[in-house]
Amino acid sequence: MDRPETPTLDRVKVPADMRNFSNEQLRNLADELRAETISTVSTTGGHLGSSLGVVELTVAIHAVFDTPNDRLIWDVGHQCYPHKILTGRRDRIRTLRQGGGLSGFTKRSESEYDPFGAAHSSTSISAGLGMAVASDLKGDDRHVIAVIGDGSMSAGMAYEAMNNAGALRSKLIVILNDNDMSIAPPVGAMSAYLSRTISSRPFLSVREFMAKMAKNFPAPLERAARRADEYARGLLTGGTLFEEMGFYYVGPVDGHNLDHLLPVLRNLRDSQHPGPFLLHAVTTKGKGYAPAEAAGDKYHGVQKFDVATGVQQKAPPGPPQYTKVFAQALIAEAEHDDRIVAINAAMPSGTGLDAFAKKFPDRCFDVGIAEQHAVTFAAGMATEGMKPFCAIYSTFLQRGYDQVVHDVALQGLPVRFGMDRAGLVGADGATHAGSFDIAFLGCLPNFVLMAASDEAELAHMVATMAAYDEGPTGVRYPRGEGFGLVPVPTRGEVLEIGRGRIIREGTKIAILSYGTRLQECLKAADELGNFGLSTTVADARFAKPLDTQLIERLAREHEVLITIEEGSVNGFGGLVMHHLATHGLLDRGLKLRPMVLPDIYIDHDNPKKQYDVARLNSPHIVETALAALGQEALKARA
Ligand SMILES: Cc1ncc(C[n+]2csc(CCOP(=O)(O)OP(=O)(O)O)c2C)c(N)n1
Ligand SMILES: CC(=O)[C@@H](O)[C@H](O)COP(=O)(O)O
Ligand SMILES: [Mg+2]
Repeated sequence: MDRPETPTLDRVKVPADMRNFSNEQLRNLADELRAETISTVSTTGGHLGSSLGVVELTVAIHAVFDTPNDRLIWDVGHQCYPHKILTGRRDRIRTLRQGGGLSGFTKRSESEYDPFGAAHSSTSISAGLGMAVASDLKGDDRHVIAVIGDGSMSAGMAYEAMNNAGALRSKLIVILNDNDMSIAPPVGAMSAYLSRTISSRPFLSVREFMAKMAKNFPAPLERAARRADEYARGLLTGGTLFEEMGFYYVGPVDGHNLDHLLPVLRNLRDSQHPGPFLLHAVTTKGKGYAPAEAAGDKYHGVQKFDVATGVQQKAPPGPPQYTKVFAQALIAEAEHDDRIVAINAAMPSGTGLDAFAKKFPDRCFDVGIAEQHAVTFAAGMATEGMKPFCAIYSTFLQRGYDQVVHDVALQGLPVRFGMDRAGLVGADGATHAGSFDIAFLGCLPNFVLMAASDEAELAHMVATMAAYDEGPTGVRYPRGEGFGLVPVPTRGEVLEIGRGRIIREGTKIAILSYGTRLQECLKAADELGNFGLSTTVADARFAKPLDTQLIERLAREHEVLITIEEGSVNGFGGLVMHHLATHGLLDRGLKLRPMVLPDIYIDHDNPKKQYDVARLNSPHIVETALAALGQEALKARA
């Protein structure tokens, strides 16, 4: 293949610039785009594998369809880096996932080429259908294309959307990007079904023959022949499921072969068939970069790396990761209690349950990207006396909230929730922040809720959950490492339910912390001490049931009571405020100051900076205390 003097990619500022390219030029473009993606992510880190898997699809879709008028939605959105490079953001692509830089997912506010924000999976078909129906109602002429992965096709929401799309017959094109990978190898019957599909030349000629025959038959026979065509597709390709849901199934096609992709996409674009269509594209996660293709996780999420070797930068050894502590503590409990089982929703490594599965393969369940099912599956297990631990990131538990309320809490079933990534999470940004679990669980009767203030506390809280069978429990803990200040027991000690602890005694100001802001509180107490302001610091440990004895004592014995949490308003601080108010403890002038995440969505950055934006670091605690006392001047004089 002749290489052009001027890199083809340099000639593409926006997709319109490539729409008169020849197939060969498009192939050159794809090669250069892949190289650019690898080079970029080697300096930024991020979701490399899925981006590499859709390079040709990205080129082909933007070449054939009139984006941004035609809407292109990327499901999960983590594979959008080639898309961003081609849609006017190449100059900023190396700011990916950094403060003030590009998001690691599609984002409406970032570009007209991002018609829908993503990051939680399996939303693309619903959103795309909404856009298609709205366009029909407005008389707008446009195509809507939703690209959804095989992993994301394991979520119920995708079927809700296909069920509706099949009935509405809107001009929607769903491209199933089947790389036979989720974050881990995919699980479930759908994955098995997809892998049964075949791609073969003979199949396509049979189908073309049937389609030609159908055209020559009188109407009733034509319908019969068309049904025969659909079943021919279904029998040979496994597309029957999609056909039965009202989709015109096309495929499987090689998702890396532009000579296959381009004519198929042009046919779909120009087809008179009302739709909806499902194009089944078979791809390879990590395609075109040997270290990614060879890796077990296909370089799903990588640190910065050396392009020549693929070796990723490793963080210097530090305190244990909360995720690892959770998994080790759960394993220690499971070794003593065979009723303990563990459930995750397509996040075995992210939750640390891959380690649990190695020890107890029959007691660990990856249910796919199906948080709703995970929760009620756990509830079912609890009815039979098992001790299910559902390890689901705080943000992804939002997906299963009604199941938590209706199937677990209302029935008082002893399901245990390990909510990893609680609080702000850094590079993944607002879509992945675990900001709301205290608020959305704290209002539920029957729940015991805990927040670990450090890695040792997490081990104790896992032991406490294992021992507590009277109803649902949850523990929240942040992304990343602990503090390394206290030894972490392999097996935790059971805590007294509803009891907090005083870390240091003072007299004028009390700071009651829920979660890992505790270290910031201790720093703040030191600084307040420099101003002669004696400060108590307490670790609440429980948001439900509250340690009302401790809270009432702090309220009675101090002039200022600050509560602080890595969560939104109406969480722990709200529960404390409600208790104090309803028990008359605010009637005597207590200066109560709840410190929570601000009422905004905090963009991606490193977590320290995010907590500066949130004003939840030690200087902000000091400022809050001084302001409550009307002593702001003290800070100025310091
Ligand atoms: C509701 C939800 N649960 C879990 C995740 C975490 N997650 C991000 S990508 C991914 C796997 C997606 O697999 P697939 O759709 O096949 O895309 P691929 O990475 O293979 O391109 C998962 C589980 C998520 N983003 N959203
Ligand atoms: C795209 C997605 O949702 C996951 O890959 C997520 O980014 C994982 O987050 P952690 O890196 O915190 O495990
Ligand atoms: Mg996949």
